[in-house]
Amino acid sequence: MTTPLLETRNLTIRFGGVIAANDVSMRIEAGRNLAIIGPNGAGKTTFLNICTGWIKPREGQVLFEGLDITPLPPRKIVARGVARAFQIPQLFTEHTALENLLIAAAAREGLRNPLQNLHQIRQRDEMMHLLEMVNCADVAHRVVVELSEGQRKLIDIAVALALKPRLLLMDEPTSGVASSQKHEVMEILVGALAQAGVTSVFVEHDMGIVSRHADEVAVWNTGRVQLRGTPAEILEHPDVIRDVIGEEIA
Ligand SMILES: Nc1ncnc2c1ncn2[C@@H]1O[C@H](COP(=O)(O)OP(=O)(O)OP(=O)(O)O)[C@@H](O)[C@H]1O
Repeated sequence: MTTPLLETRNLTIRFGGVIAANDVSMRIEAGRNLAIIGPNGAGKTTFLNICTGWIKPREGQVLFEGLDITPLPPRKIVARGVARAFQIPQLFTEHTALENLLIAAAAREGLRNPLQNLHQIRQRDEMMHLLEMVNCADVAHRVVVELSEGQRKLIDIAVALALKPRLLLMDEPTSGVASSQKHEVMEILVGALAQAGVTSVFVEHDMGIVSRHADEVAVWNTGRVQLRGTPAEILEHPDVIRDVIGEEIA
């Protein structure tokens, strides 16, 4: 069996009386987009937090490319190739889109005081290319606060790509985006990840996004992986319709 890109073994964590991860063992293969769905409080974000080192499990391990990353601090996990994008884009809103990418490039190179030394950062062409990949080259010199939520989401993804990850974990990549633009934003995002050769895992509540943009779906329930399969298999499963989608079964 080949080594998966990311593997978790028996992850367990409790918060008081709540068990947020209950013996979670997962294999995530390279080159696929995996959606994580499940009811509120099922432990989806906790899983992302454990994989990125923000929360340490009480038991279990996270292996990236076969290497145990469980004890590493988040910045070392990022340096190994696991990036994270949040529900609310983590951008410097008073800076331009390009400046945000230059700051990320500076962080990658370990440059001190990047905000004071933006002119010294040499990766302008590389960062402009990332903005082209997410269809945002035309707003490179606009301050982020002026842009649409969809553009901010895409720039946030370009910032994550500036760190040269091999795996990107995302919490609701299109939340807050106008529903008329969600699919377009997701299409650009998935296209950019494919172009960069980055595998993705994303938590999602919008089943339209899941059915169109995920290659595979994992269903979380009470801290456990309840089911896993293709979007067609999962979204038509009676347990998923009952527990996640919330419609009555005829
Ligand atoms: N740092 C924490 N301290 C205490 N309880 C926590 C903490 N983080 C998560 N929890 C609890 O663990 C459970 C799982 O939370 P988590 O955020 O992972 O669920 P989720 O599936 O992402 O939910 P949602 O879809 O609502 O975002 C919840 O009951 C939550 O209240």
